[in-house]
Amino acid sequence: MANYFNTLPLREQLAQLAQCRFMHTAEFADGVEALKGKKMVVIGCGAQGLNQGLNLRDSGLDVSYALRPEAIEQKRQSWKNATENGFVVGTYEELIPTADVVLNLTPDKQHTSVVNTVMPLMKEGACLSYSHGFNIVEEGMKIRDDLTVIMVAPKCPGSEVRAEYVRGFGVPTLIAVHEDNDPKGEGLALAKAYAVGTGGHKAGVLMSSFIAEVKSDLMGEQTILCGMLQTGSLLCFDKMVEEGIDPGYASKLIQYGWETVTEALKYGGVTNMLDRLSNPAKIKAFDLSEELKDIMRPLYNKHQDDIMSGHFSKTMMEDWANDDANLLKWRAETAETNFEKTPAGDVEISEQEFFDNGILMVAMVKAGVELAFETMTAAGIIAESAYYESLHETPLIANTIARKKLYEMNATISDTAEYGCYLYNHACVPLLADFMKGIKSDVIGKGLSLDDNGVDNARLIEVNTALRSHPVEAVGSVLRGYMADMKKIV
Ligand SMILES: NC(=O)C1=CN([C@@H]2O[C@H](COP(=O)(O)OP(=O)(O)OC[C@H]3O[C@@H](n4cnc5c(N)ncnc54)[C@H](OP(=O)(O)O)[C@@H]3O)[C@@H](O)[C@H]2O)C=CC1
Ligand SMILES: CC(=O)[C@](C)(O)C(=O)O
Ligand SMILES: [Mg+2]
Ligand SMILES: [Mg+2]
Repeated sequence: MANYFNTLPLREQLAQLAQCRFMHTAEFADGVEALKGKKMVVIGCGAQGLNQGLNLRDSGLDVSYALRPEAIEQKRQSWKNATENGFVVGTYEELIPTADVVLNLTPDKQHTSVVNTVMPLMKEGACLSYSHGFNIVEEGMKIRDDLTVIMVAPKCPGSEVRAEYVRGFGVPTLIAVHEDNDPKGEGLALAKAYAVGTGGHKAGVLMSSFIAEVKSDLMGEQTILCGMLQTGSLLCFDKMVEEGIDPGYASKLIQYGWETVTEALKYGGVTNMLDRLSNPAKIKAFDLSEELKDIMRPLYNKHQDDIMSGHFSKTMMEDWANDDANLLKWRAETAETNFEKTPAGDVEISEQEFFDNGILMVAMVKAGVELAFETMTAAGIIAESAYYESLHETPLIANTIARKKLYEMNATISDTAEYGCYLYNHACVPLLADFMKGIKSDVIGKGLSLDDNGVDNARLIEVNTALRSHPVEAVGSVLRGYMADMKKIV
């Protein structure tokens, strides 16, 4: 198997990367009809498998789980997830031959072996679906000609796929049909119905390609979504302790701070997040973020370059072949960091205080969102996709840190995202070492100690204009507008 993307001529690569169309609500008028009465068999019952399955069942679809024999015999967590929720569980041999749609929701590392095992058991003309295109795009998996291959990729962790659905909403979702495998021309209808079943159509669906999904998903998760939040957590915590701030306070400010400041992003983008600061603090955060962007830009470019060239997937696959030695080592190292080991103190921090005392965190989020967006769009990813993979998803990942710090974030995201997060973190911490030397508790931990909030008019206008005219804000306000409209009709 070869890297599929790398086998395509440049023109085709560019065309695939640029595939992205925001779908109109009217395109989902048929609801889940295309899947009604069909048998959907999910393989794996983890972060995505369980939560997507619960949503699909609540949408009136027929869902059961095929697990590997060890998982059933040993009554593993996946078996518990499925049985405790009242789903039928069976072996591949029992369930796959009956399936009209097989949802492969196992970790990316397992896809080649899982797909090779289940493919011979699948009935003629059935559909195989993925929630991430790694296996097809980076590994070049070839699927039997009679099978339809689709992707329905929620742009968020599995826990949020369920939480949003229960709230009566959904999460933005990217759908795609693998052009090499659409023998009956029904891929799009199936993917649309599946997206409706998970609630995705209530938040926004992008019709994209396997390639655009992979190259943007990997970039978002490695940089702003997970990598930047991990690096920011570790650096901000150590700095506060060094500055004499109570470790319990520092731990709490970070654990809940990302969630609080990025909540402001969700409502009104980077502009609103910075508007939550006083004018002098806003100018400070802006300046810090400009400095951070200059320092980190080469790192964002490197991540995108390595993702595009296949270097990233090649090195991660080497680690897969080496029993995940690096992934497991880096995971254990994360557990030993000071931030992770220091429990949040029993102190009250008001919502506004997270902003006032977390100026550097705000600056890091702004720098990461803008850089990720700029880098993705420069690489040919369409703005809507880049928005979902940078600004939109950051609060959803921040929620996981609020639950149980970096442990929870890394457990909830895919192993692929976790691996990329550590790669970024290892490069970013030393890259920011000099910058961090100049940081004091006025921007992280204590807040600016000013006698008055006066600022220079011209400078304030300059900063506000720069904030509001960034391209992520333009596409963001349009997409958030759609989401608000959709929320009103549900
Ligand atoms: N995590 C996330 O939030 C997101 C994930 N995705 C994508 O969704 C897919 C699933 O990822 P995720 O939900 O994180 O996966 P998980 O790591 O949560 O695991 C999924 C399940 O796969 C089972 N499994 C593991 N190895 C095998 C194997 N060899 N054969 C059969 N079953 C196996 C596990 O059960 P057991 O070991 O008991 O058999 C587990 O229940 C990936 O393609 C990922 O990229 C997309 C968006 C977000
Ligand atoms: C949560 C999500 O969308 C990720 C980060 O892409 C993943 O877990 O792979
Ligand atoms: Mg993702
Ligand atoms: Mg991912």
